[in-house]
Amino acid sequence: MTTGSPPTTAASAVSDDPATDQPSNQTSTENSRVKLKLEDLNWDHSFVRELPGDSLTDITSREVLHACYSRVSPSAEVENPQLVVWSESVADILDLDPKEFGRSDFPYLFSGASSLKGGLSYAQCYGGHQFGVWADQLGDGRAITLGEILNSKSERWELQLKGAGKTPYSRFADGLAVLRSSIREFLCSEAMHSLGIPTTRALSLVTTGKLVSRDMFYDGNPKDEPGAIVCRVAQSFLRFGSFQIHAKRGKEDLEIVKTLADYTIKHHFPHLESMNKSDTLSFSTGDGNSDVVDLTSNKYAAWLVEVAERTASLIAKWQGVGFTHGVLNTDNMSVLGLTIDYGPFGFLDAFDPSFTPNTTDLPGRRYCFAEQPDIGSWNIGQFGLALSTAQLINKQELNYALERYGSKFMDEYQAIMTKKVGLPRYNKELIGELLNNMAVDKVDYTNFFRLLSNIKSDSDVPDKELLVPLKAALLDIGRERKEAWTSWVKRYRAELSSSGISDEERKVSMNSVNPRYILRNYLCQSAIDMAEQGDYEEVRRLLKVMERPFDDQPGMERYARLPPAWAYRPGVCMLSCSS
Ligand SMILES: Nc1ncnc2c1ncn2[C@@H]1O[C@H](COP(=O)(O)OP(=O)(O)OP(=O)(O)O)[C@@H](O)[C@H]1O
Ligand SMILES: [Mg+2]
Repeated sequence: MTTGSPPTTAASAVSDDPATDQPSNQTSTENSRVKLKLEDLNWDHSFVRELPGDSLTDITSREVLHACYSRVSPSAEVENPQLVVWSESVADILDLDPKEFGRSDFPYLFSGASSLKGGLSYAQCYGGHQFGVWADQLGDGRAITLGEILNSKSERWELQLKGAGKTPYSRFADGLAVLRSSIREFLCSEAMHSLGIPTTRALSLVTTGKLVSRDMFYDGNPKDEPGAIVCRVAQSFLRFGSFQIHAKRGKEDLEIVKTLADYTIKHHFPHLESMNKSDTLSFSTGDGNSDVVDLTSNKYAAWLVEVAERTASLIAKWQGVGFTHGVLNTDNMSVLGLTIDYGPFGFLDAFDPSFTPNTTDLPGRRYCFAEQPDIGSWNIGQFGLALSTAQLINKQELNYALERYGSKFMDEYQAIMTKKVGLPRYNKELIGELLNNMAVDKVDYTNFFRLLSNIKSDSDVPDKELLVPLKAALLDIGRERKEAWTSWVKRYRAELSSSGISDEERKVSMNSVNPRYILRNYLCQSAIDMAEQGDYEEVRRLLKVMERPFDDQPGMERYARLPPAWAYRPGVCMLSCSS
């Protein structure tokens, strides 16, 4: 199949044969040894088996005490569900035969209308700080885990349907998701993965065939939208809030913090269980003291440090590509250091450190682009406090983890920015001045860095031609700003000359970290507009483009364009939490 005619019925999804629709970079599927049918997946339900569950089974919204999860089945109403888009590289992780996407019952199985053989579904209990305020119990109000799969490499992968119906954690809401937000989640998960950024993945997106009412702008004018369900895949969906909720409840639930931490370390950080004195995790505080915290003597402290470092590394990567999450509440922070919950996210177009894509965040801009590194630290602090309340770590260990967060972030961020400008070592002044110039002139973050690799250092260029390679990104700058940019380019060229790296070599290296294509909100919106009319071609094409973000893709240049004027209407670049 080309991305041509979209399947309009479950039957046509079969004749369209998604299995033959291989993106050109998906050779991994061919290399995989095992290709299983859905019925033959190797399920293993460690979460349900090893952790305390809810003793009640009803799905009325309620406080769920002394439990990490509630057993619940998908219950979203479904009528003639359709497969909108699918990811063969995620199927590959699961050892799933990509031909399975073409099964006529696939949309039924992945909307939860039929049960997958071997599944054991549940919703997780978690809490969270929302916009800095403790919100108490939240939990999977619309995500239902189907279970965990062990693949042929003995990796554990959790499958989860988002929008599959009510759970005890749904509070006042309907347990459902709409096509608009599901397309955004599906495409961005896969786009982030291809950018090399840790993330939850997305196996499939199906429409439910039912309408869902949403008041997108909270203006009292709800609209009916098509319902949809994404099947998300991650090694675990455990969040900071999964631990916080039990620590906040105190007393007997403190023991659950420990049980859950033991579970998480056993399955997802097993290297921390076998630490011994010869491991080099003890440290020097940097102020002349040393060995104040010996991490080898406390696996929970070592774990916290690793979560802190993974989070720091994740956020450094976000800053590198201009990704703004939009809702960095502690319930949206993965303990594995994955990007989780694609709600009102946005990639930077024009560089603006105060950019937030979330209208709910506008008053304080707590979650704006420039604040993300500090918010990551604040969130680690809250996670650490939960471990400390359960007496798994002490205050000193928490402080140490925060320090490691800071140093890891700076190391990674500097390394990323250094690669982005193609220099052999970090140059704070040069990069600082560049970002300042970009903010003043609202320069497109993605396109600028891509163009920067066209600057040559091995030839003489008259001053008035220095900006020519950057012209496409600097079209709107006034005359007075040309001077600032010319002076920066001169200094940059001088640095390049002394770097000893050839222009060709540098270009290849820069283009491997500066994407040509990012999932701009307006691109998502175009695909959503078409999908809402029943045409899924653009969603599929966008997926393919975003699977190769660093490659120049002939014929796809339009996907690298700046947002058109219509993109600035509410709901395209600015979204609320409502989805
Ligand atoms: N339509 C809904 N029905 C029930 N619960 C919902 C709904 N939308 C959000 N929630 C719940 O509200 C809380 C905060 O929502 P948030 O927007 O962070 O999450 P989400 O997008 O639903 O899920 P996730 O974090 O799993 O991607 C979560 O507990 C979530 O399950
Ligand atoms: Mg969430």
